[in-house]
Amino acid sequence: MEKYLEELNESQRKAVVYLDGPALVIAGAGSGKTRVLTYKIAWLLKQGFAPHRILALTFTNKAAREMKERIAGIVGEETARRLWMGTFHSIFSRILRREAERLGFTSNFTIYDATDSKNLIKSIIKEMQLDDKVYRPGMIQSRISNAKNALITYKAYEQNKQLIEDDLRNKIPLVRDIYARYQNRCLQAGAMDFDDLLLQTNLLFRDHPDVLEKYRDYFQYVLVDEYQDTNFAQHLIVKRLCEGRGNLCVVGDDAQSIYSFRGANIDNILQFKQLYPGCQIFKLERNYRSTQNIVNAANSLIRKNTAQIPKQVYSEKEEGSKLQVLSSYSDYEEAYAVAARVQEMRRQMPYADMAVLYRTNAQSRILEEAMRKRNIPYRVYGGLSFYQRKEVKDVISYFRLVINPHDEEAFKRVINYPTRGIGDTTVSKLVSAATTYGVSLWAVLQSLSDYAVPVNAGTAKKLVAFRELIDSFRERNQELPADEIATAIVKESGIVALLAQDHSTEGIGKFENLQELLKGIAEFCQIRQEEGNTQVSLGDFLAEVSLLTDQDQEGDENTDKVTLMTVHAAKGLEFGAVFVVGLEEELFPSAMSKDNPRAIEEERRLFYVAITRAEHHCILSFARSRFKNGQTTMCIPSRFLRDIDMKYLETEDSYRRPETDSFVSERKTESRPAFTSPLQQAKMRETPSVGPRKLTRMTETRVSSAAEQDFSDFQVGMRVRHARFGEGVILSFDGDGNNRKALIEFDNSGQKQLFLKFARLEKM
Ligand SMILES: Nc1ncnc2c1ncn2[C@@H]1O[C@H](COP(=O)(O)OP(=O)(O)OP(=O)(O)O)[C@@H](O)[C@H]1O
Ligand SMILES: [Mg+2]
Repeated sequence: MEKYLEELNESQRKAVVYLDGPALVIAGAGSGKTRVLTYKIAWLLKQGFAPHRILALTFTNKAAREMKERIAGIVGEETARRLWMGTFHSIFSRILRREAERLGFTSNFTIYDATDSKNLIKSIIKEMQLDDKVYRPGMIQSRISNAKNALITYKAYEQNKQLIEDDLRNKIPLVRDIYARYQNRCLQAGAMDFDDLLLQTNLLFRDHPDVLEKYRDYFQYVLVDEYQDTNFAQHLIVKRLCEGRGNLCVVGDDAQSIYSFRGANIDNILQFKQLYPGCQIFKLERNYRSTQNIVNAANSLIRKNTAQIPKQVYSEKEEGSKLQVLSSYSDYEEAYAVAARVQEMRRQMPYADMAVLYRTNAQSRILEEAMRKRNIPYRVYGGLSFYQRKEVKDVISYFRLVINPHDEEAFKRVINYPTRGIGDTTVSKLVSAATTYGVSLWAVLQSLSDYAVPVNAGTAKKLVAFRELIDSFRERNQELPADEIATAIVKESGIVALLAQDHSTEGIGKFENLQELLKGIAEFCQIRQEEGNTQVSLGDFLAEVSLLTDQDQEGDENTDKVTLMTVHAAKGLEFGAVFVVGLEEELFPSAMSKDNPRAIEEERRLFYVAITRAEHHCILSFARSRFKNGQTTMCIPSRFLRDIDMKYLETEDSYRRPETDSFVSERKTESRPAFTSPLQQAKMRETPSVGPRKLTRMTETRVSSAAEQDFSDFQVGMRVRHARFGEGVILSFDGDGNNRKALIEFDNSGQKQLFLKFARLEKM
């Protein structure tokens, strides 16, 4: 037997070597599905399949990279590099570039990111003189996106009774017009948004059977990871490529389907058998990732869902410690408690093996603050990525314009950056001419008089100068490698000079980011050259960068840092210790899902994903109050905590499972509230990096909240200070004892009603 096959168990091996027809591997978390895909590719290669004719689709670029590295370890780097492996978006954008002409695009089309799309929608709403409170850009954007993922083109939208009726009922009948305009504008700008990459691929395959046939023949084998999260558009692409042939292996876990809000359809996996007759189903039952306690806890949780394929999952690893439940009085204390545990855990494993997972990105800020206070190195995934920062995106917009001058959003970003005296009015005139004649802004710029743009001679001169600047870059771009032209662009556009004169901390940061970007391009060129490409163009760089998403942040992956990310982003990953924070009603499960049983099941699956990322330790945490939407709100521990079989949990004294979901009734049952165990508090006292003030405050809260507190020394009219809102005046009181609230007018934050117990007000 090949040596690498020995690294698989019997069921995994069967799935790997099976080549007699379509295969579906359906199995719980950590059972080696991704490993099966990886080894199957190695197996295919050993069977003589050509690497460049194997297509492997992953959910994130990061997953693709990891898989490629693993395969390179088995079959060698040279071969691994030639595989078609990546996300749906990156693979099909490559195919679209090759076939762009068929769709009325050119191969250098721009990819609009979510911000570009939203900006374009905003302009269209404005141009149509619609009220953006009714036609909310974000909402319109998601309606268009949903339509695209269901493969409803704007023409089909107009014909779709259901959608039209929905829009009428919601008093937004013009969505169809916005969609039509949006699509035309993208076409004029030579741009596709992320959803287009899938939609256009489907249109390409649907309307050009010869092209479809070419790729059906070309790809000898297709593999898909995380199949439970494919949406209709993705499912159909796979179907088109593989239907009627046995060259497909998909792996997934229905219990981990967490993207239905983006149109992912669990039925894709459930109906796989019907769609691919003769398909062989493989089940894997042994979890290799986690300890028994973690696997059992996760099983007991997911059993609470009704719509689930029953699965056995067991672990033969050690029993391990129970899942710990941490309870804190506030989101702040939660963050500090987690940071303290992280530091404690550091004795057992490096920071890089730990992750803190949360439901929403907004939760990261106070966690970051707590990590910084304790000098714990961390990395946040999914925040504003490097390429989304203003100064970086401005430069990238120049690049985009050089590659595709019709790119409207890039054009608008840089026409007056750095300022060159071309104001908004002039830009509106250009836009208006472009819309009237149905051409791009760049086309208008080519011939201001032909399009009768009403500008004076001075403005016309500035516009021509801008055109000449871009043209000169375009010309040199034909000859120069990416790094050289990029340097010329930032210098000659005036960006370097502009940023260099700003000596504020922020300005210096921006300048550094610019240098970082140039460095990144130089590295990109070098890597590509080492891979055997002679000249690496700016277009090559852009093609790669525009496909990066929140979940793909790169960087110093090798340094020892704690990972902070949303649960969604953690899919497929594993960590020695996992902290799941904010386990409260209306947060996890999210407020939006609370009255919808299907949505609750999806949130439960999300929690299942979170727990099953952990190898050795899993810590579950909730706070009893949280600062949300401008005020401190009381929180009820998440129902999901009750879903886990008690025998796998280790709770602190303070956390008694609530009999009802009511915070108040739960509070009554408390005997000794504490937000940290005594051991932990002792540890925290030892740690010098937490400021003494903070510690005293935390300890005080603990002690004073044990009994009903007396707040009688706070008076109406008194000036107080709050850690977050600053100074203000007490206007009135409400409630008694621990429920006593004060209405406070803060100097800079307006009026807030706060529970005295949690507000920790300081008298002035
Ligand atoms: N036969 C095996 N022997 C040893 N380790 C294994 C084996 N199979 C899988 N593993 C390890 O178990 C862990 C989980 O595997 P993998 O990530 O492939 O699971 P998965 O089913 O894809 O999980 P998820 O559902 O979270 O995506 C990995 O660290 C993997 O290397
Ligand atoms: Mg996996």
